[in-house]
Amino acid sequence: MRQRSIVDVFRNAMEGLIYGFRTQRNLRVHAVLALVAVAAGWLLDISRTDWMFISLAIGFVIVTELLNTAIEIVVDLASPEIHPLAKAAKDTAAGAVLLAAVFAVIIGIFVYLKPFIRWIF
Ligand SMILES: Nc1ncnc2c1ncn2[C@@H]1O[C@H](COP(=O)(O)OP(=O)(O)OP(=O)(O)O)[C@@H](O)[C@H]1O
Repeated sequence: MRQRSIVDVFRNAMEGLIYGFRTQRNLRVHAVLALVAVAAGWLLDISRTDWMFISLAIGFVIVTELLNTAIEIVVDLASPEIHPLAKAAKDTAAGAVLLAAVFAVIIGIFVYLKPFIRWIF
């Protein structure tokens, strides 16, 4: 295989992102929630450190969702028939997304709860 240029590498990565967002409803839901989190951060004027945590949480969820998608595709390719290992691979990948989402919620509570209560009262 010929050496790929940086432009090719970037184009393939963008195609992967577009494929993920086009085909995965969960990824689109996470993206909308990320926009809500950014809007809330802006509204509540959270600190630089808090922005760092929120960015990491958003990135972590979206990256795990993309990896989950990639694993689902590879499993479907390698094992279109029902197989306990195919189930284990998909369930484990889904578990990673679930954990990332749970940690994102925990970070969100730490970051937003106090400024939100202050904003209300
Ligand atoms: N080849 C298989 N063999 C055994 N179980 C499978 C197989 N494919 C899927 N499953 C089971 O069905 C579940 C859903 O798999 P599916 O491929 O439909 O994922 P999905 O619903 O598209 O996931 P997501 O909502 O994250 O996109 C898996 O978590 C797994 O438990």
